[in-house]
Amino acid sequence: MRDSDKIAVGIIGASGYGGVQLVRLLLDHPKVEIVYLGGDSSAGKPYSELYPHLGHCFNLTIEPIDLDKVTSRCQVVFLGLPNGLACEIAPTLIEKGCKVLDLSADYRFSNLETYSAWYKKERSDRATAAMAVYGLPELYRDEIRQAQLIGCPGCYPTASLLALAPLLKQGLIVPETAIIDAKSGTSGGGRQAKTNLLLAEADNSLGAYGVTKHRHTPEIEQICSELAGHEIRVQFTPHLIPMVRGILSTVYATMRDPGLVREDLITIYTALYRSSPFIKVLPTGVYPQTKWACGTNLCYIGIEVDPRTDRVIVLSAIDNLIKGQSGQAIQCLNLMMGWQETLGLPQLSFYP
Ligand SMILES: NC(=O)C1=CN([C@@H]2O[C@H](COP(=O)(O)OP(=O)(O)OC[C@H]3O[C@@H](n4cnc5c(N)ncnc54)[C@H](OP(=O)(O)O)[C@@H]3O)[C@@H](O)[C@H]2O)C=CC1
Ligand SMILES: CC(=O)N[C@@H](CCC(=O)OP(=O)(O)O)C(=O)O
Repeated sequence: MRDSDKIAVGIIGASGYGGVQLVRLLLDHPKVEIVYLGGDSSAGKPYSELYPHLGHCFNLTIEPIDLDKVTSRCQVVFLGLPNGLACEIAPTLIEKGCKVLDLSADYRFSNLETYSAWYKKERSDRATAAMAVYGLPELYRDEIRQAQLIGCPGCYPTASLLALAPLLKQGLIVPETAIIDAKSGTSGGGRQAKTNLLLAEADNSLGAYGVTKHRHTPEIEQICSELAGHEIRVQFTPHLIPMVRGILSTVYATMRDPGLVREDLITIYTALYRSSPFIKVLPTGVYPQTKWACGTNLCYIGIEVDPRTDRVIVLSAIDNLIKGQSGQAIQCLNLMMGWQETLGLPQLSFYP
């Protein structure tokens, strides 16, 4: 028997890392009930076979993706699929009245030509895409409240944009000087067999990838340009670091006003994020570590100014699978449903 006080939620792409984080968080969420899990190669398997550690509290079986079934059972659907699949599914879900939260890149772009150029996929769902809202609550809270379709940001864009947004909103930096140096744990690559994610490749090593070419660059630039009110280019370099979870993003930019000191910037950041319960602006001289955010929906931000170079340095740390993915999607759902923004979302890390 379903609990009628709870809304019925489905997860398509339930077998992946995003899927299992959603399951973990939603099982503890007081206002939702998971009623459907969908998958491809995992269809037909009990969830406890894929994830035995959840066997004691969760006994659904993954089903083949059947949109009639999904829409007849679910009020809300999370899509945790590889890029390029959500745009084939979301139009039907939206038409049938479901609220949809997509974890992939398909609904993050206001300009579909940019999406097609970077993701090598032509789009035929323009009307649906036009409804989508970028799911970064700290920047688009009011729009998310009204939305039926959310394009949840990527993990690097989440960490980078939260670090950059106050500088751009207030016009504090010289355009084109922003450099983002970001490091991600291997879970950012999903639960697939990829050579670069093997322990023997990733452990005891640190390297950049996608230099000048990573597909999160246009996503970050789109939102930066919106915030600044004019076109912005950034230099974004991601790195794979031998840990499982977490992103540390270090942002450098030249300040317009060399007279500003770090305390001024901490005051500005604190004021701009005063209504954002998941952003923790750190005091003078404290810089974030990924471990502090691990297992939480928090983003820690540390700020420094170098008077020798007139550069501001902003460091942000998140859990890529939570604030960078599943937790942020639930934060958006809370807003869409008119619930408290923090409902069901952890704020205490696994530390150490
Ligand atoms: N990992 C991260 O840190 C972040 C990931 N994202 C994005 O979230 C999305 C999910 O990522 P993640 O959970 O890491 O990915 P995983 O690789 O761990 O899981 C992918 C899921 O997609 C399903 N799937 C794959 N191919 C198909 C298909 N042809 N038809 C239907 N289902 C399919 C798989 O199902 P099955 O096993 O049944 O085949 C699996 O459940 C991606 O778009 C990713 O880019 C966004 C932010 C952060
Ligand atoms: C470590 C690692 O491999 N990270 C992934 C980022 C995952 C993500 O957020 O990407 P989407 O935009 O596809 O959702 C990458 O760089 O491709």
